[in-house]
Amino acid sequence: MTQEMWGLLRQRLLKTVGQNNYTTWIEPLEFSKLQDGVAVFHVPTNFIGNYVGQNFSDLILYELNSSGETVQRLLFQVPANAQSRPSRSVPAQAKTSAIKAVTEPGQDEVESPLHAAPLDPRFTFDTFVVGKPNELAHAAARRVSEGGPVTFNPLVLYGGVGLGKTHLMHAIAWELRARNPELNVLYLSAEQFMYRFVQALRERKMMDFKLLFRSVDVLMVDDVQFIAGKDSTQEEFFHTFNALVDQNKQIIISADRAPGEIKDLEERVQSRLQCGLVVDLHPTDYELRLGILQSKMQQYRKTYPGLTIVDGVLEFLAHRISTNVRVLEGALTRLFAFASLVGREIDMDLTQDCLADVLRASERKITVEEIQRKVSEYYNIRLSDLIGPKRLRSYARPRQVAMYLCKQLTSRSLPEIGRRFGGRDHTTVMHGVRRIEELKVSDGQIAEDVEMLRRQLEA
Ligand SMILES: Nc1ncnc2c1ncn2[C@@H]1O[C@H](COP(=O)(O)OP(=O)(O)OP(=O)(O)O)[C@@H](O)[C@H]1O
Repeated sequence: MTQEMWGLLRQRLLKTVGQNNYTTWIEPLEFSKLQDGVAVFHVPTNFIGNYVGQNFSDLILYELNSSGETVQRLLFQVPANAQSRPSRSVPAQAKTSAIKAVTEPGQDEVESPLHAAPLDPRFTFDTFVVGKPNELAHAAARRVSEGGPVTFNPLVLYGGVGLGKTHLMHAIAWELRARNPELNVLYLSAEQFMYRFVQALRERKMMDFKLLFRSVDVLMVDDVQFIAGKDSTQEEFFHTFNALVDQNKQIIISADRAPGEIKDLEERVQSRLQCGLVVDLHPTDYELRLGILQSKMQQYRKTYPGLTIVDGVLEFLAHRISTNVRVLEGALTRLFAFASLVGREIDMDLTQDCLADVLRASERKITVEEIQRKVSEYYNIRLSDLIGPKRLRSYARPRQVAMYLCKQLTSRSLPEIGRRFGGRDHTTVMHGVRRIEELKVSDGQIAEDVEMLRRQLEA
């Protein structure tokens, strides 16, 4: 195959994968040679090689073969003069189901089934910020990453979008590999698991598939909720799971909710997942968000050494941006890029300008009902008593706290708040709000209650 042909093929790939994917993943591929059915590409980093191998290899193979070439396999190599990253590159598979991995640039291929996984070099324990909401998950991940005898199997990490599940799983894999390079650690998403399973069925390679998955030392499956409702994939997952547990091999799973709450996930799979240690990553709180921002800022300082950031900006972002760390990171990335473009320090004005859309989107929409519910739970009284007419002190004070929080945290007017509290007059609300303002200064307990509730509501 000539360079010109690769140029034409790339254009076809552009149409299929879209401009963004093309620019990020396909454009950096440099065709090197085609030899004995293996198409070799140079890639700038192993990470790109891994990713392309994992996600686009079938497509590239398909295009190559339909253009008249006979290509069985793709190989991604970082040229010897390029910088190497800690990850390994995964050449794509074609007709064979054994995965072959290339370890270092320029080295010979080694047969190492499933030894390679597309791990993000940024997702290590060093870069993971620990706070109250994720400390248990982190501790469990650390323990598993030490290797040694399997103490809990499986480890299930679950939590909402962008809270660090994938980050922790990759960190475990990096650590395990660093401690024991011989260990067969396989990380893959549940989607990839299904994809490989379907491919094996199609190509009548189920035996290979089973052998391959049962030969790993550590299996990590990300976003397991994906297989819910996919009956045969669940079944195969179940058997793989059992076979590995029987051999005392560690399994680590992530999901977006607790196993018992994944709809359409077979009960036997749910119960298997609950057999080990199930830990959740709670939504981030203010302190964790600030910690993450400070840690990211240290990293950005290296990329943008000239930039300064005014005191209070990180605090503002930690306060205003939602619990999703991905959004938080994106905001900071954009802020630094923007500030370096315009050559200004990062102050409040620049932040508000640059992140107007993000700030608007993540504006907290706390409702009066939410506040009432939280306050009644906090003081352990019934919601009907909080809202109702009783004037007992043990109801009246929590009611005033709730009114105060409604005034502070929602955009509701005093008459509206009054209406939601059993049709009270706006002057009653005003009185309640003022009373709490006074008590916050004179009564430490009330100040603490209000602060706790505010944090819980804003978390
Ligand atoms: N505690 C943390 N410290 C540092 N970075 C974090 C932390 N939590 C999350 N992140 C970062 O936030 C981003 C999203 O995290 P990750 O992809 O692990 O989320 P996830 O829980 O797997 O989300 P999803 O459900 O969307 O797959 C990543 O860039 C990750 O590095």
